[in-house]
Amino acid sequence: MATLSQARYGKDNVRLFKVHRHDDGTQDVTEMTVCTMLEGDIAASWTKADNANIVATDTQKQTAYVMAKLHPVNPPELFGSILAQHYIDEYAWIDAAHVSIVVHKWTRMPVDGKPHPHSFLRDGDEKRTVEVTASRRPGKISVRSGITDLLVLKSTGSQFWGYHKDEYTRLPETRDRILSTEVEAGWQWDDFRDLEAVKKRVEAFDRAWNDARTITLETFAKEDSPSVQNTMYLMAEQILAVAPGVRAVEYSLPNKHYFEIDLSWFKGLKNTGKDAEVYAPQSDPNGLIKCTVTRPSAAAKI
Ligand SMILES: O=c1[nH]c(=O)c2[nH]c(=O)[nH]c2[nH]1
Repeated sequence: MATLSQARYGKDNVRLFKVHRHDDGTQDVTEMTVCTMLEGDIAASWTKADNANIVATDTQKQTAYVMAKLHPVNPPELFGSILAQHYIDEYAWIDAAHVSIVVHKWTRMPVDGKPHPHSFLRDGDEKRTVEVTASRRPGKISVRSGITDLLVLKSTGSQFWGYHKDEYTRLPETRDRILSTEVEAGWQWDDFRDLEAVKKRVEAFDRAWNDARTITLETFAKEDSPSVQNTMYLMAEQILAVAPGVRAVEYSLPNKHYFEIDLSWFKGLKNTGKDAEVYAPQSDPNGLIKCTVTRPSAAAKI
């Protein structure tokens, strides 16, 4: 005998784009990629070839379009909650609806020194992300917001020394190195009782995203970093301090190495230490440093 111990299904990579037309002729645009996944009394589709409780993945795609037409798509935390809660309200046998949203960047184009009313440019790969789960029992909405693919580099103001050394160690200590990473940050909100509770806090989502982004960039730039570990902890601590509805902050930061190149073989050229100017960027391998930082009360429960 076999047991189906877990099952969920849905539509991934649903791309949608919404134009917001204002009375003064200016337009805003939002482009997102959505994934919806459903759980509940759906096992018979797997075990008995009975699809009666299957809300087709095509239906889920159509639903994302319809919800985007009927409701605001911003902030994405609200849209994700509306979409997830729809499945709980509409289908009695669905117990959990998971919605992931990736918002792609369209920045208003400056033309003739002014923001253009309806032209946009992609100025970077950075994305805003949201993961929402609406659950039936207990009824709640869980929201995690985040930033991904935010590529940053500083050419000084980073050190790494004092680490454990043994017979396997080759890395020299440094008081001045290049530091580069692609920021992946996430912050988990306290659970919301229902959609109304999400709507009541709607301003908090954009504020937290702006604060998290600013804190990430400013801490990265300003701190004379002793390690990626310490820098990410300082970032997370500050986000918790400014976003009261957030219970945990996570960072996942690759350490994208830029190696010094010894050029002394060529006419004694000095290109290491304080003379380093030409570096070799490394595509792999990279360090990968992660952490989750919680408030004292939440940490105590773990
Ligand atoms: O900030 C760093 N943390 C490490 O753990 C580490 N390890 C390493 O080789 N370089 C670095 N840099």
